[in-house]
Amino acid sequence: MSGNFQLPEPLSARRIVVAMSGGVDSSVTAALALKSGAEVIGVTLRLYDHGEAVGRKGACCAGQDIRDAAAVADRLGFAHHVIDHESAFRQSVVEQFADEYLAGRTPIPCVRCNMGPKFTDLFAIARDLGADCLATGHYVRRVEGAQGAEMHRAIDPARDQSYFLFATTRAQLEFLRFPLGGMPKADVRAIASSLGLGVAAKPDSQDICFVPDGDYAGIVTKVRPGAVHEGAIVDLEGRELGRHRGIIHYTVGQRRGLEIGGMAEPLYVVRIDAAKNEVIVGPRAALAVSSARLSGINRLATAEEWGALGPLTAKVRSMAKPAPARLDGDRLVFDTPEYGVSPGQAAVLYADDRVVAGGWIEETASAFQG
Ligand SMILES: Nc1ncnc2c1ncn2[C@@H]1O[C@H](COP(=O)(O)OP(=O)(O)OP(=O)(O)O)[C@@H](O)[C@H]1O
Repeated sequence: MSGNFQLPEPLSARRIVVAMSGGVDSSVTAALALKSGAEVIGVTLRLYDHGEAVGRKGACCAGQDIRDAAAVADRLGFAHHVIDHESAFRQSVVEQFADEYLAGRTPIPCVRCNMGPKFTDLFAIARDLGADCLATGHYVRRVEGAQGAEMHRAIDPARDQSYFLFATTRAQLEFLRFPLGGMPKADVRAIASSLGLGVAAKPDSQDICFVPDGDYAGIVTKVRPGAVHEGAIVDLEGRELGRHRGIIHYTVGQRRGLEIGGMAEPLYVVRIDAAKNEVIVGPRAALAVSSARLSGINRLATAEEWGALGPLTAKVRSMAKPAPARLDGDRLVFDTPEYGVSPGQAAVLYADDRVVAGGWIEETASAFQG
């Protein structure tokens, strides 16, 4: 293999399975794995048949991406397998995504995908192939701590994907490698060009891979036809202020697109009541939340470490600023009221740069005294 670059961190393994999506990140991950001297086997999961199941052409994990991954394997000289996962992906990710919206929640399918097809299944495949580890192109760092592997934010804050990986178990983390977590994206592209990889300038994947044009409502209606109904937009006292086109078009904290004019102050979506098919709106102050109940809590710090972690911060949306908080049983308690906390999103707790726990937001306790 030509190309003059340094390994960001040692990858001491004899055989590495690399999860390849056909993009520049996982291609460079494979190149780094090869450079470390290991035998590399690339695996690509075909997640859906583009243009068919969810009505989008040219999205990731489909035709062109599979050809790109195969071309990289061919150029660098390692084996590459494509495994059909369409029905598993559709069931565990796409349908769940639609059902979450219909339940009035705001889902994050990327986490479900990481937990389901990507990790659980790729793990089984990697073990079957006799690999010592599974490497992916995620931007997150795996740090060897005193009590085992730890997950830390990527050094490039704009690229950090730790929020989406909170559900990775400690056992999975032991087997995973993320060689890009310590690198800026520019270096990743430079390595790809130095190796003459066709994907060097391939654009980054945007948004949710099966909804690249942003039309998530279109996916919901395709997956669950006839399930979306118009209904009432009501204020905090239950008075109807207008009509909505279906609760799936709304998310907690949303202000735009409510189409209710003539109000003295701007109104925001405060809650979505799926049972009543209602969108409840109120002033910004009504978005203030003092705590949230979490489900599916995954702790990445041991019980022994927990007491000595120091102050924690929680991120309640992928783009949110981490806010001081603590975990009390299954309740995430904010030091000061937090805004725009939506059921269905993840709450991820950090001690400095380390991910120490995370869970799904189920319900919130209002801090509003209106
Ligand atoms: N269909 C797939 N098959 C195998 N691995 C995948 C697949 N999709 C994603 N991955 C793995 O998960 C990582 C993160 O995926 P994500 O979609 O967040 O990143 P990306 O920016 O699209 O990465 P890339 O540039 O490698 O496409 C990828 O780098 C790859 O290792």
